[in-house]
Amino acid sequence: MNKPIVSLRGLKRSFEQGGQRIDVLRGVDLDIQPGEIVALLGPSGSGKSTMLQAVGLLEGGFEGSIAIAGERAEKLPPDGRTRLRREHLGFVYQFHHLLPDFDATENVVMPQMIAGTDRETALERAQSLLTSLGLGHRLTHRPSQLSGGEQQRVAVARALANQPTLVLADEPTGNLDETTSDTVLGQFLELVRGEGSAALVATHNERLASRMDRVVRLHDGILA
Ligand SMILES: Nc1ncnc2c1ncn2[C@@H]1O[C@H](COP(=O)(O)OP(=O)(O)OP(=O)(O)O)[C@@H](O)[C@H]1O
Repeated sequence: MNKPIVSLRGLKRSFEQGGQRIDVLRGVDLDIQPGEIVALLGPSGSGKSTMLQAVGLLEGGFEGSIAIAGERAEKLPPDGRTRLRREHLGFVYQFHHLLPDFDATENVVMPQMIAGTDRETALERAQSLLTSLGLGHRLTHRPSQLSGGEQQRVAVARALANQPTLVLADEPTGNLDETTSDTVLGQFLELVRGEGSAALVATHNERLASRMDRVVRLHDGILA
């Protein structure tokens, strides 16, 4: 078997709320193989976003070990985590967080230029990703000129712009109607598979989860 792209061992996270301690993650173990698309299911408040934040290396406060591509993130200084995030991870959120003053293409070009790609290559990749998501006719539209589903597809293109080994998606179609959600998720899965990326996708939608390679369930702070 290949070396996992993500390996979580004994991942724990607690929060203090009104003088009370809530143990949200109580020892999560998970391996994700390269190219594997894993659905993370669990009811509202079960800790799916908290788990994605841990793997995304965006927040501290976790106990346990988080290895990304074989590197132990919890042992790295902040700039090491930033490097690991840039080299390996792409993010899609429920609300797209696109830059409102930039058009669809520029929103996908930007992260590539930050990563050091030259502008011409970045433009070509942005246009190719957006076109493969059915947005070839929306390349110069700003977010406010796009529908919710189109905005979310731009966010998918942006997440894949730097060819991440792992895409982290938190309810990526959660604010879309059922039909649009199905279409966007289908395009997301097709693109992620085509790119050979792995993905961890948080959702509470069983039907959407069944379209992924494997389903894991967060319950009482551990994965069933
Ligand atoms: N910064 C925080 N401070 C205090 N409690 C928090 C914080 N972040 C999350 N929690 C609590 O942790 C629990 C898990 O939250 P989380 O957002 O991870 O759940 P979720 O499964 O993603 O939920 P949803 O499906 O509704 O998005 C919740 O009870 C939440 O109130």
